[in-house]
Amino acid sequence: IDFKTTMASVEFPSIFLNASGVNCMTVAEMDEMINAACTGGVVTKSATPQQREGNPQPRYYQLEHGSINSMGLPNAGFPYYLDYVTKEHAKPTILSVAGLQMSDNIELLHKIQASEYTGLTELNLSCPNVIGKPQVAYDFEETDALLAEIFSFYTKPLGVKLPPYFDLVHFDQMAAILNKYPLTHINTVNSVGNGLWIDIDTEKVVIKPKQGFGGLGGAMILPTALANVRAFRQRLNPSIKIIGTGGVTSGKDVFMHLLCGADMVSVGTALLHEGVGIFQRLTDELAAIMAEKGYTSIEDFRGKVQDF
Ligand SMILES: O=C(O)c1[nH]c(=O)[nH]c(=O)c1I
Repeated sequence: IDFKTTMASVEFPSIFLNASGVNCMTVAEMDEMINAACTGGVVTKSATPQQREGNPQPRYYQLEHGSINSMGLPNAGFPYYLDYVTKEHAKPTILSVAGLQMSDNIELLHKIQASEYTGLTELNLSCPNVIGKPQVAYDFEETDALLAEIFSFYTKPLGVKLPPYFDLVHFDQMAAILNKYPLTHINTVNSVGNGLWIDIDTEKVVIKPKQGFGGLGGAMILPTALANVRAFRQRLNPSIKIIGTGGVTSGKDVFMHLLCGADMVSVGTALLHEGVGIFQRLTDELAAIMAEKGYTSIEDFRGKVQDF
């Protein structure tokens, strides 16, 4: 089964990527993603202008059906990741960037525009865990203004990382904004912001930052992720591709993301728990489902989820 795919004229040898933040903080982790079987490439940890320690620990906790995190954007700093993606690698890279305010985002994209890097960049508009900073992508006017400013100078391939939306009118409003710009892709969903979990023995929350509030990931967010992939596929120009993220733990989940219209699929929580071997498993499980159904290509069913 041929799982390679092309996005913004970049050929990915597989549809599978890591969710930004997982297995992508260091050169060693990013190399591991690229060298692993059945990966399409690597998405870097979202980079800020300077290196950041992030929030105090514990800041990640595994739940029965997923995860909760309030990492706080720890990263090695923009130069580290720009240096990595500008080097030659066996598979494509996606450079994720996250400014802490609008001027950071503009500054980072000017630097990428002026750099030697010609690959894809992903602007993270949805980090839920920077204390005191709202998610840009929940402010439609700010998102529109930011993209207008960026596309007044930026000419390289650019996508955006979106939070989940939960209101059909919000899908309409956000898609109307995104359709105005020559985006290569959207990556949806980021973690479901500001969940909370409690250890009943200690009667304490399970992560230290933000009084225990953190982004939810893993199996429990799959229905939300599928809805966001489908909603945006229905509304966005076909030229804007979709990386489906959220809740993927099996080939069945990958199949559902693809039915909703995803072009690529990224894995976060399950990758953290299982390691990069997960991509071979997901590939085998997806191939088995396709064989059972008589599909020989993802194009046979991509985006073809049926209404009841
Ligand atoms: O807390 C984080 O570092 C983080 N955590 C997430 O769940 N999503 C994000 O986009 C980020 I930048």
